[in-house]
Amino acid sequence: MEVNQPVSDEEIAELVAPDRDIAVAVGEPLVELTELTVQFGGLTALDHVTFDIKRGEILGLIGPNGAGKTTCFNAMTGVYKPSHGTVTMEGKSLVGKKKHAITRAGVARTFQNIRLFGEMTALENVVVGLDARHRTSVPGAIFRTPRHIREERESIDRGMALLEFVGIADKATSPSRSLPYGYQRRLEIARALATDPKLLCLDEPAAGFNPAEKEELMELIRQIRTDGYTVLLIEHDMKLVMGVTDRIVVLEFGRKIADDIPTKIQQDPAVIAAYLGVEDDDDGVA
Ligand SMILES: Nc1ncnc2c1ncn2[C@@H]1O[C@H](COP(=O)(O)OP(=O)(O)OP(=O)(O)O)[C@@H](O)[C@H]1O
Repeated sequence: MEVNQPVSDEEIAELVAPDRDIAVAVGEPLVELTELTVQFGGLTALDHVTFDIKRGEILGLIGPNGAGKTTCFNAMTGVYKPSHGTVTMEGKSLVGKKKHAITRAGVARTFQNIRLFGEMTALENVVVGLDARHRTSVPGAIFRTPRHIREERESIDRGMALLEFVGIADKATSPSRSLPYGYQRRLEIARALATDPKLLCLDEPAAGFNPAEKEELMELIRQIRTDGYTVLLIEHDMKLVMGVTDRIVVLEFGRKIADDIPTKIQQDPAVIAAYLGVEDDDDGVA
C-alpha cells in the first residue's frame, strides 16, 4: 500500500471528521434506551434500564463487575436481542437490526478484548473499516475502474489521518499483532472511527494502561469529542471516568441506580454503597 502522510493538522482534522460539525455542543438525545431488558435464562442481566446519550457528550457507564455494562453495549450494537424495551438512534429503532446495519446507522465500538486482524498492518486494519462505506462493485475492484482507484486513494489518505489522529501513524506499515499493547488499543479506536460513527462506544479502553497512558487516553477521548463524535465509555478506572465524562450512568445488578454529573455521582449514597467492599482500588468511587 502506498502511503501519503497528511500534511497539516487541518488536513488531518478534515480527513478524520469529514462533513462534521466540529466541537458540537451537548444537545438533544442521539440515542435513547427505554426500559431495556436482557435475560439469559433465569438471569436478568439488564433490568428495565432507561437513559439517553446526548449528542456531543461523553457519557460514562459504570458499575461493579457483572452490573450489566457490557450487556448494555451488546444490546445496543446488535449482539444481543433485548427481551423487552427499545433502543433508538435519532428516533429510529436499532433493535433487531444486524450488526452491519447498526454500524451503518452510526454506532461503532471497541471491545474489552482487542479484536484486530493480527497479520494485517495497522493501516490495513483501518482501511477495512473504511471499505464498509464504499460503493465500488466487485467488477470495479477487479478491473480497477477510476472510481475504485479514487476510493482506494481516499481510503489510504483517511486511514493515515486516523492513525495520525490516534498517535500511531509511525506504525502504519507494521503488522498489528507486533504493535505494543497501547498502540493496539489506539488502533482499535481508529478502526472504529473509520466507520464514521455518530456514537463511539469504548469498552474499557484503559484496561492494562499505566498512569501516563491513561492520561494520554483521556486527552484522545476529549479530542474525539471535540471532533464532533459522541462517546459512551465503560471504564473501571474512576479517575479516568471522573476526569473525562460529562455525565455518568451507574448500573448495579442490571438496574440503573444513578444518572448524574461526575461530582454528584461521587457523593451519591446508592453509588457509594454499590462500591463498598470492592477491594480493587480501581473500582473505588472516590
Ligand atoms: N452471554 C451470556 N450468557 C449468560 N450470562 C451472561 C452473558 N453475558 C453476560 N452474562 C451475565 O450477565 C451479567 C452482566 O454481565 P456484564 O458482562 O454485562 O457485566 P459488566 O458490568 O460488563 O461486568 P464487568 O465489569 O465484569 O465486565 C453477569 O452476571 C454475567 O455473568
